[in-house]
Amino acid sequence: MTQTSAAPPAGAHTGENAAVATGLTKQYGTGDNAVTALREVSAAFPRGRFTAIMGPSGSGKSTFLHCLAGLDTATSGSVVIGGVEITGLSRTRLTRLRRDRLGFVFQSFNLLPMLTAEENIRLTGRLGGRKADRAWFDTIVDALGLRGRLGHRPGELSGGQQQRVAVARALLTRPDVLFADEPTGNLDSRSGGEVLGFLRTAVDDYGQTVIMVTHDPAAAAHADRVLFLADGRIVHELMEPTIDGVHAVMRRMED
Ligand SMILES: Nc1ncnc2c1ncn2[C@@H]1O[C@H](COP(=O)(O)OP(=O)(O)OP(=O)(O)O)[C@@H](O)[C@H]1O
Repeated sequence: MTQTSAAPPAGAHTGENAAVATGLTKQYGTGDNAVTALREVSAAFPRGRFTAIMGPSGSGKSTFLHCLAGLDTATSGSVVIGGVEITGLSRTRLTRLRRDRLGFVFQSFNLLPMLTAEENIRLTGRLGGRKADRAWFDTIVDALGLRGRLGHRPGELSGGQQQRVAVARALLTRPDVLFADEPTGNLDSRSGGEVLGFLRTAVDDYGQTVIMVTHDPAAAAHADRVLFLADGRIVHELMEPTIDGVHAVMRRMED
């Protein structure tokens, strides 16, 4: 990954932003098969804020999230997470940074079926992440309403409960950023609303930073702001979004 001439967003290397992307470009394939999924995308994600990323199918949302989170490597541009430039980190250091400083929640809950809810939640800590104290574990478990389910395996839990376990697991190490890719995509609206409500609480009450990709205007309305992608570029930013406001931007993008 090489630097581009794009100027880093303000505060790129200070503590005020949990994540900063500068001039991020991602090309898949080469020659006639080349697809440019991201085109010089720059954005800063302030600490303690909830950002949603929206846009039409194929606009580059997942690619953007994956490049920000060090799950994929951009073709050019840079990403700074918690003050650390991840561009050019060795695979080992990147893996450690992801494990210790980032949390992930995906559409499919990605829990280990043979482990109980409690064992799944504690897994990241056992693998070497930041040590979680008992009080923080209790706070998350109670806030997510999982106290009575800790001994159950994923197969004995509803989808909403499984996703709440995944959120607890992601937050246990108090990550610099919690990345969520369509976290409510497999949930009914009530369970999805509970998960989103808790992500909001994690930001408001615990100072966490959340970056979430979603198709759903109701989900995006839980965020502090929405970034809209189209054809690999950020084309609009909406602060304090409402469901109607998100719909209005999406309609304008379709025109
Ligand atoms: N591994 C890959 N190889 C080749 N092209 C890819 C790959 N992953 C994504 N793309 C292409 O990059 C573009 C952006 O894809 P991406 O998955 O980031 O979009 P998205 O906005 O998340 O879409 P969706 O909402 O459908 O999940 C698309 O044209 C897609 O086909």
